[in-house]
Amino acid sequence: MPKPPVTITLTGAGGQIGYAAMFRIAAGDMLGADQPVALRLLEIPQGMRGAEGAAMELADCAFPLLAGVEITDDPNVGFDGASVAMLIGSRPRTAGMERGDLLAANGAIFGPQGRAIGAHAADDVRVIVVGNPANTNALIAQQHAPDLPPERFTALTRLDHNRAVGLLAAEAGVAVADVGGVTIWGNHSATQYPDLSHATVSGRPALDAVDPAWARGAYVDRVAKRGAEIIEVRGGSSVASAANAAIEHVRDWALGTPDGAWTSAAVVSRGEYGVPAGLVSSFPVVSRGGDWEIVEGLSVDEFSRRRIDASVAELVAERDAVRELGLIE
Ligand SMILES: NC(=O)c1ccc[n+]([C@@H]2O[C@H](COP(=O)([O-])OP(=O)(O)OC[C@H]3O[C@@H](n4cnc5c(N)ncnc54)[C@H](O)[C@@H]3O)[C@@H](O)[C@H]2O)c1
Ligand SMILES: O=C(O)C[C@H](O)C(=O)O
Repeated sequence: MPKPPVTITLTGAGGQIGYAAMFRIAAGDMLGADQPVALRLLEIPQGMRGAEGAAMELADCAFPLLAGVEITDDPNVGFDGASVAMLIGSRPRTAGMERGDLLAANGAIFGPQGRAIGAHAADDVRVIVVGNPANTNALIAQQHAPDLPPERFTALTRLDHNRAVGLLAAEAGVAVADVGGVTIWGNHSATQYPDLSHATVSGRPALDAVDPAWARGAYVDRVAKRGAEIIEVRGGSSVASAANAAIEHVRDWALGTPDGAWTSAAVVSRGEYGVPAGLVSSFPVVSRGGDWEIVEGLSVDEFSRRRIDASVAELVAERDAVRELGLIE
């Protein structure tokens, strides 16, 4: 008997990351080769044609797992019965825009979307925010869905995690499969802290395999600013790698992380590692039984503490700014 389809809502489905993600989702890369999916493409009126064109191409792929595609510009329709909500569409920063303006513009998107998720999505919906500023957008959405458990809301730092793994493997001259124990802490921004304190390369401590000064200097900067580096070289922000990371985040959340391995995700803090409760911050996580669990008990030395605190301070400032704007309580 085939499984019933799972409803997956993608916002910003007429944009680039939505386009890069939806074909892989429909092909079974996210929820598995035996799991039919029904896609809901949520856009704003200006993005509807892009979403319609993408839906035509989905039909032309004749994916056996694709149980249906609906396109809408109404969040109440878009999130109805959704088990996975991938919030990709957001208001990008434009020239001359202040940080407060950006947060306000995104509050106007993620507040109503959070409310619609709370009212219409499945009780066990998994929400992943990709649209920047991702952590604080996730916080805004979560605060507008008070009847859902906070842990249903997350933000994407898997892209940073994958970048950190890839760059470490390249430096150490090993395959990515030989790297483990990397953590991204904090915000998806230039303050994030890619931490190699507990990382391993072919089973040895990473800090024995690469120059520790590089690991805590140029490496941290390179990972944290990789998004800007991509924009400079490509002439546009990361698309396929962001879509891939979002797919891996949902896949691991729903199906579990491999035994003995952790990854990174921005989840709602309950005060772990001194991160104020309620912030959506990146942590080392495993997924067990369909839920993210923060890996606890890792030692944090003085250098790591300072870096984590700096990124968390930025999250606190963003939270306080959206509070002042009346976007959250
Ligand atoms: N967290 C990460 O790792 C990461 C990585 C890369 C990009 N991003 C962010 O992802 C976002 C999307 O990037 P992109 O390249 O796909 O951008 P894009 O401009 O190509 O597409 C964005 C789409 O969102 C739509 N949109 C805007 N407001 C919406 C709303 N209220 N509801 C539904 N749709 C809406 C737009 O019409 C557009 O089609 C950006 O904010 C980008 O900064 C995050
Ligand atoms: O869109 C951006 O500003 C960059 C993006 O968040 C990235 O990390 O690639």
